[in-house]
Amino acid sequence: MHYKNALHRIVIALGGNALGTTPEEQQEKISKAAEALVELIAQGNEIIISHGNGPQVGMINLAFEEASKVNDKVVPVKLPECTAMSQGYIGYHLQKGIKKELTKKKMPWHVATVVTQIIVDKDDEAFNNPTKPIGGYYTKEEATELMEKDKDLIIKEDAGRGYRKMVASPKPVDLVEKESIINMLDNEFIVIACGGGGIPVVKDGEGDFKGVEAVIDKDYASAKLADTVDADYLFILTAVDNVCLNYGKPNEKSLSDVYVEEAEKYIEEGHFSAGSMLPKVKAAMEFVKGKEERRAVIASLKNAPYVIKGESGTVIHS
Ligand SMILES: Nc1ncnc2c1ncn2[C@@H]1O[C@H](COP(=O)(O)OP(=O)(O)O)[C@@H](O)[C@H]1O
Ligand SMILES: NC(=O)OP(=O)(O)O
Repeated sequence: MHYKNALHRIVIALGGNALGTTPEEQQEKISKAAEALVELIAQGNEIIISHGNGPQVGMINLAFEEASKVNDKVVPVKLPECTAMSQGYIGYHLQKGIKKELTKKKMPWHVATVVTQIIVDKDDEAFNNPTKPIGGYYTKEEATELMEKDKDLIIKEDAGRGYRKMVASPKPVDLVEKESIINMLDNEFIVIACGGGGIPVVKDGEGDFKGVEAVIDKDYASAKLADTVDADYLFILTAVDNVCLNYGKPNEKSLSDVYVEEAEKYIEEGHFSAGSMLPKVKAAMEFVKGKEERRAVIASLKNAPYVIKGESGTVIHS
């Protein structure tokens, strides 16, 4: 099968939390993910990959900040540059893992990462209300102590999993590198783009952009990417097999098919946590709304090859 005549164009969003914390752990988890991703290509699909960077961008940011306190050869580095570094770091492991798997299966595709800037609205209200968790987890006591030392620091609870640094997360408006991405797809590349939600930028004069202190949600960025390349499917792959109602409670119910109207009702009823499942469901709804031919699926990474066969995951329909 010629890659250009693929059965489906699928944008796949990989969860940053599912990539582990150390470089070794990340490469290992990505190598496992690569098997599932390449299997999708073997099934005749064209894939475009995006990924999260919450743990990684927080670690990079903190590393420069802490090192700069003890070594005058190091300076603090702002979030747009940290996201750019995370795109390179995670893209590197993805390229390596996917290429190895392609070679094993004697498949001739090329794989490359596009460092992607995403335009945001400078007046987005998210700049006044930081909600995006980044970096590692703190205890409540550690969080209080750190916020007392640094009055600009905001640390809040992250979906019941512990306390994390929160930064602004404006909505993605447009992709600066969209022509490059489409061109590479036309030339049969497996493209990795919009990593870590993309580097958040605002317009700064004719043809110029300025990075802003924020981290875009990769689920919203992936929905924007999927819309930009007119994908058939958006797969949001995470640690759970399905979206659930009453998640974690004795009456938990796993969902297989959900229509936008139903999803709106479930959101109102508070079934999805703000820092974790809610952006995924909202991004999925955004991608399919008013487009009957599109499907968004929230599923686990390990089940990716079964998702396309309709055997796993929660499918969101328009
Ligand atoms: N209603 C729900 N159904 C399923 N999972 C949920 C729900 N609400 C919260 N979650 C949690 O959301 C997590 C996915 O979000 P997160 O870890 O932030 O994703 P990512 O893989 O993008 O880093 C799941 O692993 C699960 O623990
Ligand atoms: N940028 C972003 O949304 O990363 P996570 O998926 O790791 O939260």
